[in-house]
Amino acid sequence: MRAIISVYHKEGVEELASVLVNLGYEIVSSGGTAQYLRERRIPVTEVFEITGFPEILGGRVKTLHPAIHGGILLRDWKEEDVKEAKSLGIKPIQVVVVNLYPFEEKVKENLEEEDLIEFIDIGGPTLLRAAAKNFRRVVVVCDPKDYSWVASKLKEGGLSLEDRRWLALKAFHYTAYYDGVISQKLADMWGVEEPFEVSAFPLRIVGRLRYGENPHQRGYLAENPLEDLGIVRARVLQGKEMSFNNYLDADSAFRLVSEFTKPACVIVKHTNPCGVAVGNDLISAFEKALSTDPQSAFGGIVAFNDTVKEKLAEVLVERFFEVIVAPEFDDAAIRVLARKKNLRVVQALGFGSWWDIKKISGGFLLQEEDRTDYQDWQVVTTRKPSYREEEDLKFAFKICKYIKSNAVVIAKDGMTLGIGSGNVSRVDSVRCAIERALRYGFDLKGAVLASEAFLPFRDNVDIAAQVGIIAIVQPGGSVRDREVIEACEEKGISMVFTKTRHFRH
Ligand SMILES: NC(=O)c1ncn([C@@H]2O[C@H](COP(=O)(O)O)[C@@H](O)[C@H]2O)c1NC=O
Repeated sequence: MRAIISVYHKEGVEELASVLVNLGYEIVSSGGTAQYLRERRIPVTEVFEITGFPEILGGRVKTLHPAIHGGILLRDWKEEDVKEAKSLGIKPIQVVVVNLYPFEEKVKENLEEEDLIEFIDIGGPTLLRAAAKNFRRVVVVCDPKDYSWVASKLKEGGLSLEDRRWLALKAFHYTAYYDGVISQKLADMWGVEEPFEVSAFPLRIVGRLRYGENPHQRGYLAENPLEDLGIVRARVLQGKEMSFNNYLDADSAFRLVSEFTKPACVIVKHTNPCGVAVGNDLISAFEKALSTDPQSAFGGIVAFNDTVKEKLAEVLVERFFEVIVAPEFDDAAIRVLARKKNLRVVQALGFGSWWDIKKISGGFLLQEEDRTDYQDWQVVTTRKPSYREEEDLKFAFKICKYIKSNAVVIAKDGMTLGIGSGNVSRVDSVRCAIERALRYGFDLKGAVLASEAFLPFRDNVDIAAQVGIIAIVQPGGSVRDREVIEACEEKGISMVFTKTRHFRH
């Protein structure tokens, strides 16, 4: 009986190897693995002793030989295969243990192309795929985490067909993932943005969540190995385990808050912001954001774009929130937040840019992320917005990008006064935003309004005018733009067209 062992990460392989030796297997290994095993007094045959061929091209070709692959792929239940192998002196291999060159780890080291390419393993995936293909006869081990149970089963008399299938599946997943990382990294490096007809998008499952969006749904957390930032890699400094919905909301909140340069706070419920503000410091930004809609903010996710310090932490622990996200928390703030042991405190880094992938039945929709604020900023009315109004218009329009359509934001002095989200009619979102603002006693005279998509009718302007809105920003582009602009002229409202729409479904 033969086992081939060719591993990059060698730790722990000696235990599996010695079990194999005790069971009467001949261990066949590539150079480095053979040396490692010999140093641990495990008898080993080098690949070249079987192939009669040395490792060549600096290790680019080690195990790629018919004596190895014939030994793995041979179907011993087929007479022709057995005869053919015998006539060529090929001995069957029953166990294949491989782990691959660490391409993914090396990606993080920012190597030059020439050096990185050398970490593309060719012989290893070939061994794994051959062994996985011949799962009926061959045991394939691609992950050191499996050494121990495989060794136990071998000692107990061998692995079942079910075990071999599971290991084969794992090997195919690992090699596919490995190639996915290579192809995405090379696409990045070479600036190829247009997807091919087939995709090899790699996902690394890094955690099982308590459940998905609801307790009856399974849920997992998965990283994109080609990104090194993002909420998926955030550090949970304290609190209950992050849930599926916490990740979604924290992502939405932290993405939006990261868009601001001034100290900012965003409070999110079910991915929609329910209060956003910028201020001279984070405390004032928080207080302003909270006052937009304190009722909805209860149990919300709060994000900041700067270090959370003790005084802010004292204010935060006064209320019930699910998650606090920020790029940094100082030690004193951490001590204060620790008083609320369930509160999740999450330190998040920035964001990279990747495809936005949405699931639809039977497939997916892929799009670039919405990273543009506006392409144009054109005042289309006689009345021009003042500097303060223009700042508020930009602030409100930015927020629209993160609100489920139809999105309407009413803002003044760097804070949201009313937000209308997720309504199926735009005018309902306008009404919601106004109704919420009035409910909390805001005077909307001199406030501005932003709409993420064009205003299709003048009714939106008429309603806004009734409460004293002074300026409106929207993409424009409706067949009734003229009518809408005329309504603004009539009411003395400034209107800005951005030519950029921010639908969010
Ligand atoms: N070229 C080959 O024929 C080949 N065969 C196996 N390998 C890899 O070489 C590594 C082990 O090499 P060594 O035993 O020399 O340290 C393993 O990660 C294995 O996946 C190869 N290396 C790269 O392709």
